[in-house]
Amino acid sequence: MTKIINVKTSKDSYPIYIEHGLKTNWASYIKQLLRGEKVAIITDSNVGPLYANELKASLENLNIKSCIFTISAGEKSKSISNYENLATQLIEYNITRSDLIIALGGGVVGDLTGFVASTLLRGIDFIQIPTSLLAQIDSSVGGKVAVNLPIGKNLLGSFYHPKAVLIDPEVLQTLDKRVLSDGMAEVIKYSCIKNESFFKFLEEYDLDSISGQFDKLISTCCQIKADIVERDEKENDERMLLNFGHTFGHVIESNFNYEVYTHGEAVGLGMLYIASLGERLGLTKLGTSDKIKTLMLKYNLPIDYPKMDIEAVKAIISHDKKSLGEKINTIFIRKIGDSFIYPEDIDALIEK
Ligand SMILES: NC(=O)c1ccc[n+]([C@@H]2O[C@H](COP(=O)([O-])OP(=O)(O)OC[C@H]3O[C@@H](n4cnc5c(N)ncnc54)[C@H](O)[C@@H]3O)[C@@H](O)[C@H]2O)c1
Ligand SMILES: O=C(O)C(=O)C[C@@H](O)[C@H](O)[C@H](O)COP(=O)(O)O
Ligand SMILES: [Zn+2]
Repeated sequence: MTKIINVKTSKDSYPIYIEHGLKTNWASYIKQLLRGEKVAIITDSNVGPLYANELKASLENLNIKSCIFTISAGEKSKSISNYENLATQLIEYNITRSDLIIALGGGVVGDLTGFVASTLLRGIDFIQIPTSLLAQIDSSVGGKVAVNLPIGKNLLGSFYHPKAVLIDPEVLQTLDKRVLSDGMAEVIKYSCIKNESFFKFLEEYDLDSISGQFDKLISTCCQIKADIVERDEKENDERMLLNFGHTFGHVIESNFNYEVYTHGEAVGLGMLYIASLGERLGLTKLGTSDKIKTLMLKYNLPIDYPKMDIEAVKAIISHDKKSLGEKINTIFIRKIGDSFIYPEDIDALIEK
């Protein structure tokens, strides 16, 4: 059975379809949304060989022309140079405003493709086909698209929603364990900011046994995110809560040049850091960080905060999109499931 979650935006709305085996129907969903003649499939070097040829063949069966564009797998591909290369290749492919771009892959493919789609010819329709757990529960929904700059993470981007999100949980079977853990960090994030009973549910499983619960994870997380995005599409207020753990998460990713920690691993460490700090500041119920740590260990996530140069940390934090100058809108939790925004001095965040 197909589960459908609608995301209402200021201008429009779009469906998230969640269904086992949906991949056999990807092409027909694409056909329904295609206004022009052709499709560009953007994927990466891991996902492409697994799923892109199949998609291209089923589009051909429906007489739809398509071409596959492949980037190297990994965070470093979310770059200005790949943005330029892809944009140029798509123009060489004679893409038009009525054609359709497909992001087939994890969050890196989704963010980069979405940003290209939002800017090329001033906007081309795109569809998200997320293939990692993280992309199925977070990055494919909500319209944040971006590339990294050498000076920091996601600094060049826009809000640009897909026309649809097509989720087939079965593609998660080909994921590496580490990529699965990575996604679990963002799942834990949702439970920490909004839903204590979901946190308790996650406590009953571990990285191996949770695979039987993917449908629940995907629909719970997508629903939480859709609700928040509907209330605050452009992150003026409540949407900032989705950034729990990200201020220090982005610092960790970027400080280690995206080579040591994945996004989810870094966000997990960022959540632990803020939960412990919140306890020391009297903002967070004592014992909360231990609960998060125990859950992270169940899902094979790292828990040791890395040593970093304080000046480097301050420099990276100063570029955070939640910065207010000397202060930064920081996401704390009072207790599991209850989060809030607190403007804190950057120095206090780092030194305490
Ligand atoms: N836009 C948003 O709202 C949002 C939200 C969260 C994260 N993000 C971004 O998402 C990115 C992280 O996403 P990610 O964790 O998916 O990373 P990713 O895209 O690098 O994917 C992780 C790895 O899994 C591989 N992979 C993906 N699907 C696969 C499958 N089905 N089978 C086998 N291998 C597969 C990829 O090739 C890659 O090697 C970061 O850049 C982060 O900033 C964006
Ligand atoms: O959708 C959102 O809003 C989020 O904050 C989700 C985050 O998980 C995601 O990593 C996002 O890309 C972070 O955005 P940024 O604005 O901090 O770059
Ligand atoms: Zn994130």
